[in-house]
Amino acid sequence: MPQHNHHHHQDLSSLLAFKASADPLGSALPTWSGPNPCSGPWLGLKCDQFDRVTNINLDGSSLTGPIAPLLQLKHLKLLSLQRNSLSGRLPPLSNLSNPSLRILSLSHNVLDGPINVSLPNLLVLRLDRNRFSGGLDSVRLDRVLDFNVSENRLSGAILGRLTGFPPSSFFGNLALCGSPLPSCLSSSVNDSASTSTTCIKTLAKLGVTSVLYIVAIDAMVITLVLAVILVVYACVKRRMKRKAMSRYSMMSKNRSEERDQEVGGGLTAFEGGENLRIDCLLKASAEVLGKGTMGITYKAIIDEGGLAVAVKRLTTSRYSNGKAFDRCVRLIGRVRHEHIVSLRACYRNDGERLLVYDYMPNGSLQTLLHNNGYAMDWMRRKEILMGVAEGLEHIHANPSREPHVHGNIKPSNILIDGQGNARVSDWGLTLIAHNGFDDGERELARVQGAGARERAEEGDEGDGCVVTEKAAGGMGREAEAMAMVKIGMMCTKEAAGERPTMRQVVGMMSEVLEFAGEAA
Ligand SMILES: Nc1ncnc2c1ncn2[C@@H]1O[C@H](COP(=O)(O)OP(=O)(O)OP(=O)(O)O)[C@@H](O)[C@H]1O
Repeated sequence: MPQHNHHHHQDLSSLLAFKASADPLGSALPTWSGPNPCSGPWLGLKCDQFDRVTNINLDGSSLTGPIAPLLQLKHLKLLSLQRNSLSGRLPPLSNLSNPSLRILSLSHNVLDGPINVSLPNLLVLRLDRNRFSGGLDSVRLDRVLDFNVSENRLSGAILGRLTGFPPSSFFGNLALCGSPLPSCLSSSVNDSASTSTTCIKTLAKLGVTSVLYIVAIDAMVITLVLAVILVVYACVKRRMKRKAMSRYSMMSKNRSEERDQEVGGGLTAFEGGENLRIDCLLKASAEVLGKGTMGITYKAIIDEGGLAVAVKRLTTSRYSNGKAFDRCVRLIGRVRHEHIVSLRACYRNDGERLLVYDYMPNGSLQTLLHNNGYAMDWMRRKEILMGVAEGLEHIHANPSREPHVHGNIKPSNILIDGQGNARVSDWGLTLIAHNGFDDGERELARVQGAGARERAEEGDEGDGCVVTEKAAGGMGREAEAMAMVKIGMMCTKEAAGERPTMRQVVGMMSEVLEFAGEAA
């Protein structure tokens, strides 16, 4: 029988508790009012014949705060809250707490803490693009058909049923290993393999104090590390001549020898890079990805489990010194966006600067276009363009900080991540690429100051639109391609004032590409 006692609807208090934190301004869930959530026009809810809430679907609704109140709804079968800004922890979920839950979709939020989900009947678990940490050993899902935890900060082994999912379900984590990703332990137990595995396992459990302690110890090994880097550099240079892609080992001395060295400098970690250790990094096997204007970029595999990072070793003469460098790097390290490659750490020592980025496994737009003989389909071109535009827009006009410019946008700086999304790389390096403290400081002040908007117009739109024109030049529906070319033309106007801002470009492209809903 439906429940008619409006004052005591059993699900009301949980829903209102969620609303209070998720929509503090009352603008996202205006229809969530009244005594009975199952009889009014409550947005995104569905109830069963007994007047209990069974489905909640509030994707992309600008919600904030914790989700815990909704998980108190005992009859809930489907909970989908993708693309919001929900934060805090996911409470432990079990058959006792959530017996009916079949679909849980929380992708694209800022949820953190461990994942503790033991629901034998759950069919869909999507937790990708959050900040979950820890391992997957408290995940027990006997019937799950769709599973994704990519782009979190998870570490440790992938076990049981989960090994049957594709690598894309796990990409972009700190240190997950085991099938379908590379194995956690090398089969031959040699010294370097066991050291590097221990390395990453310990890392996952380290707290801030331990990290500081390690950084202090690391400070002692840097002289040797420098020597190793120089040897490696010379070696890489030689090999590069013979072969474009060369492999080498950065491991050449044992740890007790390293501890004897007296040195200064260290590693600055940014969000998501807290567990990186410079000694692990320098022992990692590495591969040259290419040489750019600022230095050489390597792919480094940090442990046998296969955590890959891209390490950019800056050429000494190309970066500014002292505080300007630190400020610029900190600025770059703070930016997190789904279409920008994240800088996870910076290693800084007298003659040495290493920037550690997420490794993008699918190459750059340049290689993509080149390998396919420029015959990429129109749909794919559109997705990439839209991603780049959103990434640049975030650099130019993030409301939470000062506007900046990218300064060097081109196809080799547009990388493709594990999910196939476009990500802008190398942003901010033009800030660093100035000779001397004053130049760097001045440049920083210039782009942060009142003239920043103008700079943005002088800078990336011109370049960004070159990419637009190039990408639009392929196959595809003529009308769309024409409209894209027109946007490209607007961006090439000589007078800065006549060119659209990146925000306007994103707006126009959304319309043309029928992406308006997603881009909003
Ligand atoms: N995070 C990354 N993941 C994967 N590949 C990367 C990453 N960063 C750079 N690369 C690749 O490494 C190569 C060298 O990159 P690098 O940024 O050093 O030079 P560039 O982009 O070619 O030139 P520039 O220095 O003018 O930007 C390029 O092919 C680039 O696509």
